[in-house]
Amino acid sequence: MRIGVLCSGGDSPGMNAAIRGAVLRGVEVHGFEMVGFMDGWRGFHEADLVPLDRSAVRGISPLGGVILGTSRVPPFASGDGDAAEWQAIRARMAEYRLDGFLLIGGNGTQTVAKLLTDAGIRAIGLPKTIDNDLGGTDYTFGFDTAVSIASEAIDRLRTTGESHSRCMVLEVMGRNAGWIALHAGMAGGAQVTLIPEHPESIEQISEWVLSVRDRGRSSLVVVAEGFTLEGADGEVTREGLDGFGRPRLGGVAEMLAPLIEERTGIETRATVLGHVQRGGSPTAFDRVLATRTGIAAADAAHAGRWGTMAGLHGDRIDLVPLHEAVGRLKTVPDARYEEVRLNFG
Ligand SMILES: Nc1ncnc2c1ncn2[C@@H]1O[C@H](COP(=O)(O)OP(=O)(O)OP(=O)(O)O)[C@@H](O)[C@H]1O
Ligand SMILES: O=P(O)(O)OC[C@H]1O[C@](O)(CO)[C@@H](O)[C@@H]1O
Ligand SMILES: [Mg+2]
Repeated sequence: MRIGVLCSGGDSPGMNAAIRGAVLRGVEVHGFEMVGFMDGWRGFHEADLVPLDRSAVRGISPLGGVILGTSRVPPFASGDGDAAEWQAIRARMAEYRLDGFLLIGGNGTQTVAKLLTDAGIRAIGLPKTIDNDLGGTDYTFGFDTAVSIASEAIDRLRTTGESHSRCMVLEVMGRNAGWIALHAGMAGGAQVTLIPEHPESIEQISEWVLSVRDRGRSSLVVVAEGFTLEGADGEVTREGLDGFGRPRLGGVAEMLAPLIEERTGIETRATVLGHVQRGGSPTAFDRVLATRTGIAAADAAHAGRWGTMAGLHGDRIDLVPLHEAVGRLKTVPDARYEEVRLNFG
């Protein structure tokens, strides 16, 4: 069997460990031939592929980024693809002698895996994304690393903020889900954690910041990039579109800081963590999760369990049908927000 590995979406710590797990199991145990496409669908469209064998994956688990590169280049020029585009994919697969795909990515990538499956093309999903917004799995690899980096940023901002009696606002990623903010905010004891799932008013946020000052402390506010103020008309976005033509989120901390300062009289500074939270070496948790996911995906291919995704459930990696993983964003449930809210103000 000849399997193509392809990564799409943003990079996520643990992708290398996932490739290594899949190759060690796939090539060494199941006797697959494996190839990797460079920069996601760009490599597939342009015949830019490399062999994946034991030597290609030696020592890569601790490395950040991904050896194959990743991109938001779509499989089709538009939407779900027309007949000619589907034909082009099949023709390329025949040219590469591919029997199936392992697709490493988040909700967007797994949506493509499902489209392929629905069209009769063999695909198995490996869930990665720092956003943790994918159904069918308890956690996606990369999330734990992003949360660790964001928590460390909170700890550091807190000491400088306290020294100057300033309110510090930290913006983290996560797109339209508040998971990174929620976990980092709880780990770092943030006095306010703002997530897309729960719009709040600037009056309420300022009240929390003032009540923290009244207790003799300085506020640390964590805000997810997709957060919106109550009644606002959509998220704060930066100029330009991403590789898939969507607006780039970002800038909400810089929007909030002057509003908080104006209402509280407390000097307020904004920090945007940005791609720092996606870079560098994965945590041990992410390496283990990613390696096990890769192994499970290779086993799934061997067993003919196409159309599934290798998701974490408790301590087990299960194969879940792709339709259970995609279609709906996995957002923060109310009960989880109530827990972190205990620390507000
Ligand atoms: N509905 C769709 N139809 C066709 N292609 C899609 C669709 N959704 C996503 N894609 C393709 O999959 C790519 C990856 O999706 P996306 O950019 O949402 O990242 P992701 O896989 O969710 O990972 P992350 O959220 O970590 O960046 C997109 O850039 C696009 O090329
Ligand atoms: O690196 P890019 O293309 O700007 O994408 C940033 C986006 O990717 C993610 O890091 C992962 O989906 C989001 O949290 C963020 O909005
Ligand atoms: Mg995504």
